[in-house]
Amino acid sequence: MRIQANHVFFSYDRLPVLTDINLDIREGTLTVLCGVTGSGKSTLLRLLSGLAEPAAGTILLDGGQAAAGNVSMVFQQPETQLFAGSVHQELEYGLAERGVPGPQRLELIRSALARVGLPYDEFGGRSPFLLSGGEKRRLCIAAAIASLPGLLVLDEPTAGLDPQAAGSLLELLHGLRRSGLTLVIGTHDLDSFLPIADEAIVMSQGAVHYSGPASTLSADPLVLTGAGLEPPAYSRLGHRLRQRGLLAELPDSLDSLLAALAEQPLPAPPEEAPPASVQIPRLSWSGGENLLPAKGNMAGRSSAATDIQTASARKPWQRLDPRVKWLGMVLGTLAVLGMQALLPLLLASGLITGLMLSARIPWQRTIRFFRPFLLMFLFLWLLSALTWSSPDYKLGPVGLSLAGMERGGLNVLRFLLLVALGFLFTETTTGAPLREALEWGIAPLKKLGIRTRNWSLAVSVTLQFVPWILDKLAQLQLALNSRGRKARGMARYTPRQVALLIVPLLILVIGMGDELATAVESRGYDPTKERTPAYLLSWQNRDTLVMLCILLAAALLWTVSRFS
Ligand SMILES: Nc1ncnc2c1ncn2[C@@H]1O[C@H](COP(=O)(O)OP(=O)(O)OP(=O)(O)O)[C@@H](O)[C@H]1O
Repeated sequence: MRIQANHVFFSYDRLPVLTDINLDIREGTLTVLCGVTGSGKSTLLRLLSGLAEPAAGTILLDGGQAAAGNVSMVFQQPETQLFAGSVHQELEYGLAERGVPGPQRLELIRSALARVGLPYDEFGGRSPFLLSGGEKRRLCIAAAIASLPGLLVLDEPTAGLDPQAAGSLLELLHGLRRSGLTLVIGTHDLDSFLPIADEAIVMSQGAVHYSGPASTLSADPLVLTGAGLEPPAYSRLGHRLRQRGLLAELPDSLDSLLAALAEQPLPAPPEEAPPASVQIPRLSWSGGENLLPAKGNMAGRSSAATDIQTASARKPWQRLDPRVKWLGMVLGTLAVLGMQALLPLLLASGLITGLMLSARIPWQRTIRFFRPFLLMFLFLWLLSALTWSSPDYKLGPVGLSLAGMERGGLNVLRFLLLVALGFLFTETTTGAPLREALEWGIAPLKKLGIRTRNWSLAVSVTLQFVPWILDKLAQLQLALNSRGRKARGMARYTPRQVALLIVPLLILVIGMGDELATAVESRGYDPTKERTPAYLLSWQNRDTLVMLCILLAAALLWTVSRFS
């Protein structure tokens, strides 16, 4: 399948991530997509797979738009997205979603499993969760190729695998390429993938730095260093040996380097040469140019990163002392909980909306956060309006009371405001300041023998867990979409779909909890010991001003709720 990207642009929450991408990937080729972290590889892969839409420009597959089943994507660490009871069911899910009729599925599943080296008779009935890491990765590739796509997109396919499993996965991908499948692989592992690639795309700061034959990257390492990447080890060694006249041709893989060295043994080092362990010369190109990432380019990146940090530090919300935000959160919560009438609740809604706008939280993120709550609150509101005796309205056998609707509406609004306060707080405060301020606030309780550090750690971890879970949920949704699931709106939340999201999510949450516990233990965490603060609290005049505003607003809300 031929892929053409024409003047493609993409942004996350108004942050430009891809700029003017133009590509033409030939059918039946294996293309490596590389670039430093954050250069936009994963984003570009999602666009090529049709899982995200470009903000501008077009992506054409075989000259037209992508059709269902045409493209499959295998995400980073895809085994975290397994959910079915057996290997057979895992593959059948994607085929069913893509509308493949039942009788044809078994043959496709058998063939896909055979292609990835997991014979159906041996693996079909096994639980995906009990396979080895390398087998799980193969299973995910089988699930992706079962529908016979024209293009297979993989993001970091060898990440987290041991060298042996990574080596055999590489063989598998090479085999798929030989069978005529078009592959685009995003990776940092150029040593492994460059030798088997036909084409290469090098990304730098959201733009295409190089697009062309993969062999050029091995022959001219400056292309990679110019994008902040290190050339493969075989290429660096080959270049150095060639400079010294010890090699006739530049190698295009580790194997060819070894073969060339076997034909032409290296001369013995001169007697007076110092032992390698004492003086290890740095590999350098002619003219002494260092192989480390090009300085100009990296300096550009780090200054860009500093600019972003400074810009975010300039945001007034980020500069506020976290104790002021805790005060606002606690007073706001108390004020909202004490409100019984509509007027003060509306006043508080206006105030919190104003604060959220001033915090400049991207609206897409806000919508994503509130959507599940809105559905739940709507349901609770309707539930509280239900009545069997003297209903004001009748919907068939169900009666609704006006007073119940009013009471339920006020409660729902109150909960929504509490959720909004928490959202505002966690979106504008990172973990360390949040914990330091809380610890400062509850420090007096230490005198009563209470372990306040345990409390503050628990609160900050809990608050930070919510955005983490939401992000994982979005990733799982995307992974289901990549298997052919395209449903939007309410159809996304059928009981089956919810189950397919909940199983891997629970496993991820348990895994995360386990990792956290191990990390805390391995750092020798002892709540009784003093520790160096991760964030230094510093109270400024502006904090006093904001504190006065908070006290005034709380007094105003309290007065209005008393007299309405
Ligand atoms: N969901 C998101 N919301 C906001 N920004 C995002 C999101 N996903 C990625 N980004 C940002 O977009 C930029 C490109 O990210 P992307 O994941 O495409 O990079 P990458 O080259 O694949 O990085 P890596 O090699 O670390 O996986 C980064 O600056 C990242 O912070």
